[in-house]
Amino acid sequence: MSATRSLVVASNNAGKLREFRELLEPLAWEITSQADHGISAAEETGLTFVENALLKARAACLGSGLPALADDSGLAVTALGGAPGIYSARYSGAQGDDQANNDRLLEALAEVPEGQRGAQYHCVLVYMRHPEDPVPIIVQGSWPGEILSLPRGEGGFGYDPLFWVPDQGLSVAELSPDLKNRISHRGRALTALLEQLER
Ligand SMILES: O=P(O)(O)OP(=O)(O)OP(=O)(O)OC[C@H]1O[C@@H](n2cnc3c(O)ncnc32)[C@H](O)[C@@H]1O
Ligand SMILES: [Mg+2]
Repeated sequence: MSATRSLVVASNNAGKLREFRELLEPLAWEITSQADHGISAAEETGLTFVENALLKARAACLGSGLPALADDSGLAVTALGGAPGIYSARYSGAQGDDQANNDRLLEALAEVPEGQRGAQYHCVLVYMRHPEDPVPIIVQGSWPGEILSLPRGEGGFGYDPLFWVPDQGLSVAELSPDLKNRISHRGRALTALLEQLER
């Protein structure tokens, strides 16, 4: 990819925005956030990551006149029947309070022993060229791990201090940003998206 391409990222999450910048700016994408265009958060009324990502992308396309990239993502814990899932950002009741969400997760799993604390991060990305784009690109990435009993590490955001990556022997909050970007649910989904865009 040589020419610069402009993209609005349809997110208000500083952690996601940082990761998209790290991943896309080296590939000559010019990134703005929806806040840069004065676009407020879309209501996430869908029942799937896919529906919510489409809603976010369409609102950002409408408000910016640019192609939009939306990410709807979350944590699915097997022992909790897939919760918090699409409600990951508002699990504690308050919107986007990482500390409160992590506290609620530890409480919900207090009686669940090691070996039964499996979980997956999921990320759905939607790339929409314009608000009426009839064929937005939709991709997804998942990342398996386990939920710790105590937080570890300072990096990342959201549930990262509680998400243990067995292959690495570290929590996500202990991984370097580069490594997280290479192997995460978001990194995997973005690789799939870039492959489709290059076709
Ligand atoms: O909707 P936007 O504005 O993008 O921001 P958000 O934080 O509300 O994002 P989501 O609706 O997609 O909710 C996803 C939640 O899942 C969690 N999450 C997603 N990806 C994560 C990651 O890489 N590391 C840690 N937590 C993550 C985190 O708590 C997010 O708030
Ligand atoms: Mg959200």
